Amino acid sequence: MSDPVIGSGAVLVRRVRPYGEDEVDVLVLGETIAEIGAGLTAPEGAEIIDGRGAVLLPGFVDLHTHLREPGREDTETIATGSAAAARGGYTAVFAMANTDPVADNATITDNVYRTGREVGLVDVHPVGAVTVGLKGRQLAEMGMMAAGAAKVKMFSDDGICVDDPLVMRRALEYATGLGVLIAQHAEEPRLTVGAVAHEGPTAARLGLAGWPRAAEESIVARDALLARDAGARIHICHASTAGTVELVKWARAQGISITAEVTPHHLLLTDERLNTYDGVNRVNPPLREESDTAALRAALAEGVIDCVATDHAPHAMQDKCCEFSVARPGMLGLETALPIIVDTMVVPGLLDWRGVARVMSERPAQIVGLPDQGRPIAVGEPATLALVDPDRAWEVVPDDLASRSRNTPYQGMTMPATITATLLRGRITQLDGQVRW
Ligand SMILES: NC(=O)N[C@@H](CC(=O)O)C(=O)O
Ligand SMILES: [Zn+2]
Ligand SMILES: [Zn+2]
Repeated sequence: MSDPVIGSGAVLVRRVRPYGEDEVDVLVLGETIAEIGAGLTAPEGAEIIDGRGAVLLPGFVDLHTHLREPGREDTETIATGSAAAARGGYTAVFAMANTDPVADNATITDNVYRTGREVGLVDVHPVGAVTVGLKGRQLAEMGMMAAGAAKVKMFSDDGICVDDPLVMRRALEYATGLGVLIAQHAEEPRLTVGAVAHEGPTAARLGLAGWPRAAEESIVARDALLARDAGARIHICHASTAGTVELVKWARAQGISITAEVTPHHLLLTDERLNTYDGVNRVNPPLREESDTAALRAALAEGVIDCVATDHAPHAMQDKCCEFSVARPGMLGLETALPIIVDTMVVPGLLDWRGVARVMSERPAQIVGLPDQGRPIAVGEPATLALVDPDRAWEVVPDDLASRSRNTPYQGMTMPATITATLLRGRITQLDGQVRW
């Protein structure tokens, strides 16, 4: 297997503001931050990046990405998804297991891992399936996947809920023994038969079958109790309701080890978007109401929701540009996540840049146990970084995205901030939007 990606040369990142604070120069030698200070001189042959006062953050960590390889390489590959990640400021992504074939064994998880290494733009960590074939019956060989080259750290049947409580209980017990994390797609399937939209006045008016909040919340509550009894940790994927926020708060107050993520789209968009019946707005869980987005924003600011995860879900044109009820659920997310966090959290004053580093990088790295991601920007630390120009706005043009798919709900919208550079252990993976393969 090839060596991990490392920077070989020197990079001087001039005039940047770590965490939005005082302007400094940052000298990177090899894969490490070697010096931080004012007016540093570049060693001979060093590449110079002029930050012009941009904000320097630790590289982002996405706990929830769909890369579609193996099986749907027409919609995304590990390479194209890695490029999208680098452009979004990401230095690590967790690739969900709902591929074809399903990543329910070490052969597949190790292959995804190795391909990610070969591409070398971002650390690709495969997520293993909890159950064989995502069928919800028989536990997958989690131990084999955890022991393989990929050292799988997170398991999820995402796309589908592990709805059988006995299977979930066993999975939690097994995961505790292995020291790995179970991430649940919380959806009680008996409550979402045929559902395509949030159950509420909008779906009723549009004649769309509704997915009630209780379908998510009942599983969150159940899994919190199962985790309590198993002495296990549980992570909640794509929290979408105000009630989920209350349940996570409650569970944590009981001492239950529960963590939760929220997507940029559930912070920004509501079901009012469905008025056009455009399939691009179909996603699981569905876009909810303003009372939910407000509660999710507040919870992310307070730390009740731990982190942002994109749920980047590429889909082919023919699977999205069709009748709303048959459109596949899912939206692109990697290239627009940070600007949406700026829009929904930084601009309204809910998070400062330290807070952005926490929800985009530090907390996700801690939740899943990545020792060299989400690290402080300090001498001796890995040069795994994202550079953000908070004032450079850009318009989302689907054809300009690095992803192989085009299903962004933000087409034509102006994003308030630009990720101008990404570094992975000293290697520039993206500069001014140009991916360095
Ligand atoms: N979020 C989605 O709407 N779709 C995801 C699956 C999932 O995250 O549940 C996908 O794989 O397309
Ligand atoms: Zn899901
Ligand atoms: Zn997902």
